[in-house]
Amino acid sequence: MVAAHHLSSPGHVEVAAGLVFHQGRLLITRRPAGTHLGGLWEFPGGKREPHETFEACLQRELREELGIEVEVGPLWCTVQHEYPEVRVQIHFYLCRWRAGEPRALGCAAWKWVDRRTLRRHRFPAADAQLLEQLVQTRKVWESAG
Ligand SMILES: Nc1nc2c([nH]c(=O)n2[C@H]2C[C@H](O)[C@@H](COP(=O)(O)OP(=O)(O)OP(=O)(O)O)O2)c(=O)[nH]1
Ligand SMILES: [Mg+2]
Repeated sequence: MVAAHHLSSPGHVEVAAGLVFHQGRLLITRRPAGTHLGGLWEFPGGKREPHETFEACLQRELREELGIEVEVGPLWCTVQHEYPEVRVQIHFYLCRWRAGEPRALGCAAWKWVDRRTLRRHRFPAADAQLLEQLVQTRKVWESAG
């Protein structure tokens, strides 16, 4: 009972986010002003709907936010973070861009970054360790994608 209540409580959200690589670059998006963490850069994605897998959630969110199609690959890491407003559990998946020029449909902006320029952007606190790992893991940037 406690666990079930926990998962369905309004203060807790489960999120899938994509590390979308293409030709050695990574796709980042900017959260719309006026939303939770508005104006910060992030890895595109969003809240999982009931009965949806994380992979399906991610494909849906990337269509909604950017109009792109991706191949969802392995889970890179799962992060838990407690913001004053909400407790998030985010599953970050390695993805490859497949089709569709990105469009800012559900985000304020988007851009492709490389290993050196990623860290020039401000991200939510939950992403801090992941950013460090990505910058240090040269190999992940070199895959053909
Ligand atoms: N997508 C994404 N969300 C992140 C990252 N880092 C981080 O703290 N978050 C937080 C921000 C939000 O509180 C939550 C994601 O939910 P969201 O607001 O994007 O959800 P959504 O796309 O379904 O948006 P909405 O339809 O509910 O407006 O996770 C990240 O790198 N990517
Ligand atoms: Mg989102």
